[in-house]
Amino acid sequence: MIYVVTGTDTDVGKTVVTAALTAQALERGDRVAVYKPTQTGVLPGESGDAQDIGRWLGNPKELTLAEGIRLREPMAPVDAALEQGGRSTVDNLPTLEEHVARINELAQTHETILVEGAGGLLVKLTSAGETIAELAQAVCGNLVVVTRPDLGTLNHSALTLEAASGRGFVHGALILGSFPALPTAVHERNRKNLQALAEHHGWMWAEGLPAGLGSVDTSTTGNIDLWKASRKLNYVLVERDSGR
Ligand SMILES: Nc1ncnc2c1ncn2[C@@H]1O[C@H](COP(=O)(O)OP(=O)(O)OP(=O)(O)O)[C@@H](O)[C@H]1O
Ligand SMILES: C[C@H](N)[C@H](N)CCCCCC(=O)O
Ligand SMILES: [Mg+2]
Repeated sequence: MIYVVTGTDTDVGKTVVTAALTAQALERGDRVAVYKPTQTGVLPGESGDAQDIGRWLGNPKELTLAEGIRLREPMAPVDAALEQGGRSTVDNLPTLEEHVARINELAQTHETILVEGAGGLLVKLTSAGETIAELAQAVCGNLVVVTRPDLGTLNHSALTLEAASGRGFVHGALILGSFPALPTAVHERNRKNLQALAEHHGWMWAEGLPAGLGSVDTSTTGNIDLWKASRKLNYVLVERDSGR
């Protein structure tokens, strides 16, 4: 099963949610692949989102980490490519077909594939202008939208789910990336409003991951809190048939 993790914005918690979903799949015995089509803002050899997830979970042998391309500027993929090498670098961005082929190849040997986009739903990933939405459609992926509990999230979340529904994603999961230990009235109201929004679209709602996870020391022993927190996350992953 392929899950495509996007968000209402950058920095909302997609990577931490992807790590929690990876932990859920690993715990049920799946071989899991995490694929980041376009990693921006990292230098060659630096740890990107996929590598962070591997480190947080202790890099188990059942986990495969893969990337399409990485670009050094912390920008949207096409802009990062333009900054890095101009039009030729943009033209060398992997095509939608190449991303699809890589994901389908991983799906041959892994029960669960998690694909994390760059930024939000409509950020362009390819020189032809396709976004993570088109990639999710092309791989028939289950869309997971990560959102924030803070003021401003209602508009961002409604716009994102409206755009996803308008592209045919009649099902999906809306997840809070991080919910504070001491929530304000706004956080509590938003949690209810976001659940209602998910239900309005016929989407699954998953309560947030406890805050403080992403900042936990990501030592090589893995981020134990993440394993524990992932068990509290509603079971977002679709039950799969027993046969491998
Ligand atoms: N549950 C959480 N507890 C504590 N910190 C968190 C939590 N979720 C996310 N964060 C922190 O918030 C920041 C953004 O999270 P994350 O990197 O997952 O966002 P993202 O949406 O993947 O960003 P990008 O668009 O760059 O991929 C990170 O510093 C991360 O550690
Ligand atoms: C650099 C950042 N961490 C992400 N990798 C890319 C975010 C792109 C956001 C584009 C936008 O919506 O303006
Ligand atoms: Mg990320």
